[in-house]
Amino acid sequence: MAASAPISKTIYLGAFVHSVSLQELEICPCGAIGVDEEGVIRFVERDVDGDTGRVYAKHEQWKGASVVRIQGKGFFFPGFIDTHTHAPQHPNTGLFGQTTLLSWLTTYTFPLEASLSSLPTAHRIYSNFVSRTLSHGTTTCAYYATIHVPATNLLASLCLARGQRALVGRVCMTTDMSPDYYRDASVASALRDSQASIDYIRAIDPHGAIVRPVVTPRFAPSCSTECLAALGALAHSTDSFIQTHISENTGEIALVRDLFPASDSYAAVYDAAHLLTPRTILAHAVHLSAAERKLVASRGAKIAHCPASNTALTSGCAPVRELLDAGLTIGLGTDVSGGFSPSILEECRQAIWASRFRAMCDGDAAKLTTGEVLYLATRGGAEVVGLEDKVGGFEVGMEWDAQMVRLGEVPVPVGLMGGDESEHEGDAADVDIAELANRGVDAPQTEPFRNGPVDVFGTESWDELVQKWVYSGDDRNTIAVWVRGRLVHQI
Ligand SMILES: O=c1[nH]c(=O)c2nc[nH]c2[nH]1
Ligand SMILES: [Zn+2]
Repeated sequence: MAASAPISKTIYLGAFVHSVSLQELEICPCGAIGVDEEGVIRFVERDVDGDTGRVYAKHEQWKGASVVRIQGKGFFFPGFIDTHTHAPQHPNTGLFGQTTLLSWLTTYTFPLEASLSSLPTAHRIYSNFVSRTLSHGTTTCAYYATIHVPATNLLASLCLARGQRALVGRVCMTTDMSPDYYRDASVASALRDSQASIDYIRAIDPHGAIVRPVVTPRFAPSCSTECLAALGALAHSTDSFIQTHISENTGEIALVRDLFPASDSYAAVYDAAHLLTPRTILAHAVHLSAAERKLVASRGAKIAHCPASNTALTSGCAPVRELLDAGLTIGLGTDVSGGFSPSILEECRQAIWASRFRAMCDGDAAKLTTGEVLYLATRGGAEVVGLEDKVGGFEVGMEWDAQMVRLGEVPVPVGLMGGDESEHEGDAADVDIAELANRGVDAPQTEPFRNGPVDVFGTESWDELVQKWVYSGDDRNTIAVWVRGRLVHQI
């Protein structure tokens, strides 16, 4: 089944888990969710107990719909939203040595990003990364590309073809912060190239149902005052989202102070360029002052919290509780390859750990709970990327962006069952999940199963199963993923 194949009306039967609010995680062990041909949720039932008869009693017109049933111990969960990552940096995942932000950029990052001037190189990296993020249950991703228009456009095309929702941004960098081999030639060419990418993305997906453009000044040191102002105007004239980095590292903040002496703060640099808007995603925000938090909140700009990257590059522990208390909207970002994993589930763990390190100095109130990080990974992220009415939870009228999570025994990937794995690469949606899932919870299992990363003993409450998933689960537990009702990944 290709990502563009028609979908049938489907009932998703079994447990589901989603955030109702930052404070409330709903766990429904006996659910049924009806999704129509457009991928829109039409009903949510909470007391069905795996019995389609009870569904049809209330929704007679759904007799004949496909049924996808949870297998073994598992649940449906909303697709993850990665609010900040760098697709071209994927080959460097796990490589950062002892560097910090500015030395990491020049040592690892700029040379790799420059290599995406080659379209075959870009294709290899981008198709791999989109597959990788989908396999971890990421249904929406805010991507930085590079300065190259053809490669940026390719990333957008791949996301559209694979059915992953994405914001895709051509990176702008005009100053000598960037090496001469990897830099925009001028502000005028940066604007022209950014416009070209915006036009391409709008042409392949006119309504932005799957892919949307995002104006992407890399960060203040990479862009002159003139460039930042021009990009603020471009975002306004094209009605685009904006993404950039802010206050990640103390050396970077000192550099911004030197480069923009007339500005009161890092956030003020962006504000002067009209880059702080309700459609702006600011990555990191580790060291924002109280005045900057107030400014960012007053403009409605949102935060991508990237704890794995913050720790890897020893940037700091973002004070997420304080940012939430300041009224800021926050999602999670993997920030590959500052971050060492493409997984938002891993980012949930890292967000918990970072909050616990803060708690050791700031007190217990700083600790984030499992429910809170799952909220940031779904509903919070949806708000950051402007999709809060569509994704992030299971409600009538929202779209079916979801993952099927299975704990305990998990299926052996198709490629490990004796076939030629290369045949299946990037093509996992060819296997019919509805057929697999329709066998029912108690049906004999003919496919090989192996014990997954989460051991289940049968004594756990539902709440404990969710905790175990967050602390020790990975992509082996994500056995199927849907976007707008369309199957986009399965094991
Ligand atoms: O984590 C980061 N990754 C990057 O690529 C980058 N560029 C500027 N600042 C950055 N921070
Ligand atoms: Zn980043």
